[in-house]
Amino acid sequence: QFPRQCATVDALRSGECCPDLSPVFGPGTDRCGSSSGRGQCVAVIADSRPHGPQYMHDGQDDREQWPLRFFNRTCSCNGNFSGYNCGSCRPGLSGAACNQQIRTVRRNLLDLSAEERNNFVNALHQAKTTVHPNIVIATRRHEEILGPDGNTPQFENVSIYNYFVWSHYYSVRKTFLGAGQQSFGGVDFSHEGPAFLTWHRYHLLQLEKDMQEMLQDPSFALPYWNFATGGNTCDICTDDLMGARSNFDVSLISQNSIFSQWRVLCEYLEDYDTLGTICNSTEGGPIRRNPAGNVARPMVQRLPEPQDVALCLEVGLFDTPPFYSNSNDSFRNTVEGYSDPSGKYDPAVRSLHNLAHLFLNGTGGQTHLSPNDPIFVFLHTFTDAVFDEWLRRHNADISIYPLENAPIGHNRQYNMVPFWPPVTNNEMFVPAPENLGYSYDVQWPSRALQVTEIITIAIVTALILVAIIFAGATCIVHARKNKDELHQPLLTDQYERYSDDYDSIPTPSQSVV
Ligand SMILES: O=C1C=c2cc(C(=O)O)[nH]c2=CC1=O
Repeated sequence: QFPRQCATVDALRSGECCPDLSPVFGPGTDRCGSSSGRGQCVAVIADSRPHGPQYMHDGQDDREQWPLRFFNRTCSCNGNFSGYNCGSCRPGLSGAACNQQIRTVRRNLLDLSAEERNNFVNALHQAKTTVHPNIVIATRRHEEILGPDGNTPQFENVSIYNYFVWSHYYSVRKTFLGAGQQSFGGVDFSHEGPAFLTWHRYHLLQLEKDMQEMLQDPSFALPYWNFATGGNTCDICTDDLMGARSNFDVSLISQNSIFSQWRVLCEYLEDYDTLGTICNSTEGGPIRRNPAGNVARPMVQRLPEPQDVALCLEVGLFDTPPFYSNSNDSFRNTVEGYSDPSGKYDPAVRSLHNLAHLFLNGTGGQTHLSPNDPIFVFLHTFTDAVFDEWLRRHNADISIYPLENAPIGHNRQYNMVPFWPPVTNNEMFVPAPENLGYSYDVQWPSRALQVTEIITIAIVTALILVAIIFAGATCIVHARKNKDELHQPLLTDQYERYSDDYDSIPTPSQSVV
């Protein structure tokens, strides 16, 4: 959410969050790395275009026109620089001067060697237990952010992985409407709208970058889970990856996995919603997971089919009005999983991304909690891979992303909540390899033919066969006719010859004895 340097009474009162990069001449002398030409402190630009009708509580939520409720000035970084104080590089660049191109490859988790699996699981655990070096989280709404005495900013440290969990929670939390009033749940800054794909893309990029810095390894890349197996088992739920099932409790993770020790953040939803507080860094119970175990909903006991991915990649429009979870013929709504895989909206359907979440049947299936289960990371890298493949196949241009009237938080120029420094949906709507420095190593399934297509092909083949047979028959008839015509003169000649011969035989009266 916000840099530690900005979680102060002064910064919050001034509305300015432009931390120094290396203030050798004292505080405020190198805001945004200005002394080395990296950036400058500028006014925040926030989207003010109209949002859709789903949200009708304007003025009551800190996330409106993000991040203006908290800060109206931020660093704007030049060229290849990036970050809250312009001290880091844009995605795809590294080095002290941010002038070295890097390309990372996100691979299938199942393709990692035993050593890579072990390193990766250890890196995740390190992220879960390492305090985020730069970012702190607000534990109160803006109204109460300076604490009961007006002088105690209500922020907490958070670990790198828990920041990933908290950002997702903050983007989906209900709007608090006042003590004793029901909070409003019809709001979601990261799902059920066009920003679903751009928001989750940035969410992953941020975790990947935080982990690269933690490991001091710019080539570190998040793998993906190809969840479209059509099966009823979780193939990455093994002790060397995401943890097998516990032998003692079907909905827990085996004690041979480090993830059985992880504790969940943002569990006390009732408290936050009734007290008007915000989830803090306090951890609760263990991760719950019971893949394919939801007996009450047989529909979510199987994972999506490979064909579902192939079909959704053919949906031609990125999103369609009302740019919501009931959009029809929308690629976004299809891959998010509210439509059938060919794009037809059906309120009874759960497919692709949603189905994979629900299949996990536990922590990973509840929106306010789901990133607590590390499978979330790999489920979303795969979803992002599908998004990137769609952008490539359809040669997509930003003009197809709605500028206005999308649900709140989802307009093209909206700053994604709660990321810092401000970053718009627009900036993530680009092919990743050329613009963000990563690509996916995926074999995409080719689409099986549908019944109507099989029937059409059969009819066309039959017609072609009939045409060939007819043409063949016609040729034979013509050939016979031609042959007859060719033979005709020969017979006549012969006949004539014979008759000539006959004519030349002298009659008995002419014969000379
Ligand atoms: O964490 C999530 C859990 C989800 C459950 C559904 C559903 O369709 O019911 N969708 C979800 C999205 C999530 O991100």
